[in-house]
Formats: sequence, C-alpha cells, structure tokens
Amino acid sequence: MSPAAVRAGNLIREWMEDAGLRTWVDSLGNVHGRVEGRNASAEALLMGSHLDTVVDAGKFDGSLGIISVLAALKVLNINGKLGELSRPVEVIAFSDEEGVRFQSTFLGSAAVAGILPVSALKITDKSDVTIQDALKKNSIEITEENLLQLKYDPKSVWGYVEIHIEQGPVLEWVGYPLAVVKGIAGQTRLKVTMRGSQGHAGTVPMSMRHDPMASAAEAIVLLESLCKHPQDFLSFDGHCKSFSMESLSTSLVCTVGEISTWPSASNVIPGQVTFTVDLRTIDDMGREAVVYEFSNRMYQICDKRSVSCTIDHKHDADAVICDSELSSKLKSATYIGLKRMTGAAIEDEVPVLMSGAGHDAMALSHLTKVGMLFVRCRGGISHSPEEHVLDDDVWASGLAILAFIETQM
Ligand SMILES: NC(=O)N[C@H](N)C(=O)O
Ligand SMILES: [Mn+2]
Ligand SMILES: [Mn+2]
Repeated sequence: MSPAAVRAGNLIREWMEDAGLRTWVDSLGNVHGRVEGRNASAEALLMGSHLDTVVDAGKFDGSLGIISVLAALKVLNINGKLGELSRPVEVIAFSDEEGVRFQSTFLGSAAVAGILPVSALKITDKSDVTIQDALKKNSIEITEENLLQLKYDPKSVWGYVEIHIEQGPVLEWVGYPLAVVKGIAGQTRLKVTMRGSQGHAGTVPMSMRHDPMASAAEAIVLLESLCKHPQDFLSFDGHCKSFSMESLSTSLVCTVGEISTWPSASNVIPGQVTFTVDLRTIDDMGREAVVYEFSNRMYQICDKRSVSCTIDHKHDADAVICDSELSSKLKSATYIGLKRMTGAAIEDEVPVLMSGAGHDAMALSHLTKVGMLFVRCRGGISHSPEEHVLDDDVWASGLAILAFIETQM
C-alpha cells in the first residue's frame, strides 16, 4: 500500500487494458482484468499473483505470475480469440501477499476468497497506521460493508491458476524450466516480546540482570535446534496418527527475520526485545506441535531469567494440496508450451514440487480448486535483488499458460 505499490498497480492496469481486458481496482487495492468470453455466466477461471514485494526484493516474485498471464491473453487478443473463450477469464494482481508491512499476509487474496475478517482493517503497522488508513491515503475507502462485498461467490469460479518463480534450487538442479506444484506448506507467524530490567551497562552485575536480549538469543538458538532436530524435542509416541516425524522433519523450516530492541543503545541493558518467528511445514499437526513446544520452552527460559514473555499469534495458514485434475491440465499445457518453444517433443517428465513459500493460491484454496506452475530461477535465490529468471524460462511460462488457456478455455 506504498506509493510504489500504487504505481505498480496503475502500470499493471495499463497492461491489462492493452491485453483487451476490462479493468478495475477493488477496495483492498487488488487490480482486476477480466474478459467474459462467449459465455459470461459460466464459472470464471481466475489467474494471477501478487504485485507487492518484500523489502530489498527481486523483480520476479509475484510480478512474473501477473505478466506471463497478461502476455498470453494479449496473444489471444491480437489473434482475435479473446472473445472466443468458453468461460470468463479474470486476472487479479493481489495487493498484499507478503505481509511485510502489517504482518498478516494474503490480505488481497484473502478478501477475494472471503476469509479476511473485518477486524483486519484495524491491524496496524509499526507506525500504528491501520490498513484502513493506509488505503485511505491511497484514496481507497474501505469499510466493513465493502470489504465483505469483495468475496467471490464460489459458484461463479471454475478454478484459480498461479504461475510463480520456484524460489528454490530444484528446477535448476534437474535442468527443467517449469514444474507443477503439488502443494504449499502451512505457515505460522509469531511476534515474541520479552521485557526485562532496563539498566546501566556498566554498573549492573551480571548476576543481577534480567536481560531480554540474552533471553531472546537463548530462545532463538533453541528455536533453531528445535526446527533442525524436532525428533529430539517432540515426544512422538507413534500412536497419534496426527503427524509423522518424517514429513515434519523433512519440511520444517523456521526463521527469525526481524528483531528490535528498546532503547537500542550500546551502553544500556535493553528493557524490551521483540522478534518475529516464521515457521513452516507441510505437516499442519506437526506445526502446531512445534509451536506448542517452542512456546513452553520459551516461557521456561523467561521464568529462569525473570523476564516476561508474550507471544502474539500474527498468522496461521494450513498447508494446501493443489487440485490433481487442474495440475494434470497444467502439466499437459507445459508439454505443449515447451514443444512450441523447442520444436521437439519433450521426453522428460515435468517435475512436481512442494512449495515452502506461501502463495495467494493458499487463500484462494478456500474459494475454489487451485493449481500452480513453478518457473526456474537462478540459484533458487528469491527475496533478494539477486533474484533472476532466464528470458527463455519467462517465455516458457508464457507459452505454458497460453497453451493452458487455449486447450482448457
Ligand atoms: N505469505 C507468504 O508466505 N509470503 C511469501 N510468499 C513467503 O513465502 O514468505
Ligand atoms: Mn515473496
Ligand atoms: Mn511470492
């Protein structure tokens, strides 16, 4: 919802119009482009990704999924086929997927899916600006009423397809430009606040300190060990079929990406330390068990150090399995697209990957069936200015989605 995001949305809207779509911006800042095709009352195919980025980001995360779809629709428009589609096709550039500013991710797509609570409008950023106020600054008036009107009727939607960079190293490693996504890991975001006794760095004896910085450090290192070796921490009796240690330990990742302290002066023992926890795994019950174990052990650390701890649960999203039929259609379209590119039939099987990254498809899965295609990116690097996709792989993603629309719509 920054000025840069508004500029990005306006530019995307111009591209949508250039591709022959009817466009509008909804009250959460999502940019929509739609063509009705031959049968305006048929269930619509939704496609798209997010227009926002993390701080110091690359230029493909999110945007590639919007641009490759618009490029495919522009081809159909140029060939006069856009009006021949058997069902409406709508591209949505979602306004806030990363959740960097407000820590509650999937804002735009959750509203379209009808799972964004009206209370979200009051979520504040670090400067205490609410989502509602941030939108108002962009001349978007959002109210509880018009937020609820953003929800799409499930009966009006056929499915959702998202193209996204892999943000991992597998496709580069196997030497394939595209992959079908089997599913998306579930995720939990926490905000931990530790409060101790602020004091003079030179006069308070070590034995008399209640130092939230040292407590946070101990908790963060514990979190790393817990996520590297969950089997050493979680008592798993093998009877509860709720989660498997195998699926948990192979997919569990945890990150402390942000930490802040008050008063943040080199000669002051901090009074307060706050840090974020980002925890993901394909095993939802396992994720709950890890969050529970971490919380318990963190409170023990704080008790031992006479530091007060609070945990604020900022976000939870269960793992999503992509629709198998939609995925097989995307796989066939990938073969067609790559054959168009290389002129030769593709022998190798299209890879099928799990996604550790979250995507708007997680939110849309509450509205309709979802399918995703991954695009190879250099070194698997993402959430960094080093993020890069080869031109030919961008081309492959556009041809694959063009083939999908031509063969399925
Ligand atoms: N909500 C999210 O998960 N946002 C990013 N796509 C992420 O993977 O962190
Ligand atoms: Mn991202
Ligand atoms: Mn993304």
